[in-house]
Amino acid sequence: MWDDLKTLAAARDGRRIDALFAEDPARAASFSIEQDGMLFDFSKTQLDAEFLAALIAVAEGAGVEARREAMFSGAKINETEGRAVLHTALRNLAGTPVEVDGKDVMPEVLDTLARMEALASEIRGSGITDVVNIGIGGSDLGPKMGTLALAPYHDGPRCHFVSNVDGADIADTLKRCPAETTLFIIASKTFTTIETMTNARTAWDWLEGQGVATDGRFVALSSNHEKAADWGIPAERVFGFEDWVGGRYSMWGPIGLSMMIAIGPDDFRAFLEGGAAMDAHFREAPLAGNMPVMLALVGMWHNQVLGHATRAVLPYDNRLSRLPAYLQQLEMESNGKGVGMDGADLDCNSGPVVWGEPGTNGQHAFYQLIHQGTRVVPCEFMVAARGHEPALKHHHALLVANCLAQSEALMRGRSLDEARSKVAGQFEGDELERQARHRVVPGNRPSTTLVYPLLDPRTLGRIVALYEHRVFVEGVILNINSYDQWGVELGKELATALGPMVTGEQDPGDKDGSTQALLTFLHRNAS
Ligand SMILES: O=P(O)(O)OC[C@H]1O[C@](O)(CO)[C@@H](O)[C@@H]1O
Repeated sequence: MWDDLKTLAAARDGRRIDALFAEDPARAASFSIEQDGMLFDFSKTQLDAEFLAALIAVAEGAGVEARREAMFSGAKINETEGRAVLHTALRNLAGTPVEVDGKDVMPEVLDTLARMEALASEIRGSGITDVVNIGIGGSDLGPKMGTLALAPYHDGPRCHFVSNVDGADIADTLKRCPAETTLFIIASKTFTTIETMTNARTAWDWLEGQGVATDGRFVALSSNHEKAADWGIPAERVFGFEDWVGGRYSMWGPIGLSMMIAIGPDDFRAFLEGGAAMDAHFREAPLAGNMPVMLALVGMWHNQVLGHATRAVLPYDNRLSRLPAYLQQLEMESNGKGVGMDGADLDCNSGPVVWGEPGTNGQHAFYQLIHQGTRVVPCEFMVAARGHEPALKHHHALLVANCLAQSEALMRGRSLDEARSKVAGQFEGDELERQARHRVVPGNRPSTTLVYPLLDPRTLGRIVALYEHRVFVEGVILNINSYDQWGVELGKELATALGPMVTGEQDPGDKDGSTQALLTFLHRNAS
């Protein structure tokens, strides 16, 4: 399927993006999607009408539409784990029935939401000053990213996020928390994750050590009610969710509690409404005008067709500074798979490496490579039409100007002639030529730009759901299971086995030479 597109692309090799604009002055309109005040512009890519048609045919051929319906209607599309994939139900505020194994899941979803809202309101109205969410991966990245993104709406207690098993994380956090007025949220779908359970125990011991009663100071967010009860959390303080909510898709439900406490139940509902609005668009819009579908197809064009191994997510929105990290899990844990649903090796690249930093900071760090390095890095810019600081409009204008300048620079570059005229007054002869060559920027580097009105709760919901559905579409086309993560298991097993070797309780005799040497060195330098 990719071979035809690769052949087509090879035949057009060398054709420049700026030439496409010269050929078709209305290109910006044809290669973009505007939906409910949000614009996804993919005109600064090498895509033309023929490529686009071929990509849409790929999506049709892969059965994206049928699979999409299967997901929304509760079919068990997570085939390796035999589970439905229904994070969309968590934001189905209308409560339209969604059945799993013949049972409507919505009454329980809405009941849990109401319980969360009651607790959030109680905590916001109590003397609790600090909330510490202890979780990792999907039980950390979503609420952490969202709480920062929605800082202008944050009117509840301070929120902290502890994830790393490195004791530095919890130690540094606890220093900032008054023991008498701090609440801990243990967020773990399985309630077995070693990092989270170790940090939770340390928090419990700390509270006791400070002479503060632990009663009412711990809340659990988990699918594993039994383990939460064993841990000593009373049932009314446990907020459950079903196995059809994947960890990295879970910020819409109980895992979002810290964010709800921060911004309040009403704004959290607005976030859910935003997600639901994107669901409706994704479910109903034809493929060619469907934002998540086109975001996916543009990404696959760059990765699976043109072979660009990474993509940079570059939000020109400082409050989205954790979005790249959030998307790393969402995209790489979902689509970083080497075998298809049928167990056969993929015959193309799996999902790309996703990375990024907010602009303009990144410009002063790694953009040099993006502009002049030998590898092409497709860039995904994001920017709000307006900011939350009316008194600082000049900052926002500079931010937007920088965002647009970068995509323009990537596309047009600077030719040798232009570079020569830049330095003509300073150098002559061979030195002029040498200096000019250093200033050439090849250009013809693809980027997309997502423009949204304002980073408010509803818009954040739309953005997160947009990326979730992009991952879904890419997964369907690759025919992989985007909803398991077996690749992370081996490292966990080996870490468990290595624990007693690190403490010196067990001899590392059967380990490879490198691991043995590292252990020896660590032991020698540990005291
Ligand atoms: O919520 P849990 O069960 O603690 O898991 C945390 C994270 O660990 C993973 O399973 C990967 O190890 C993620 O998928 C998940 O988000």
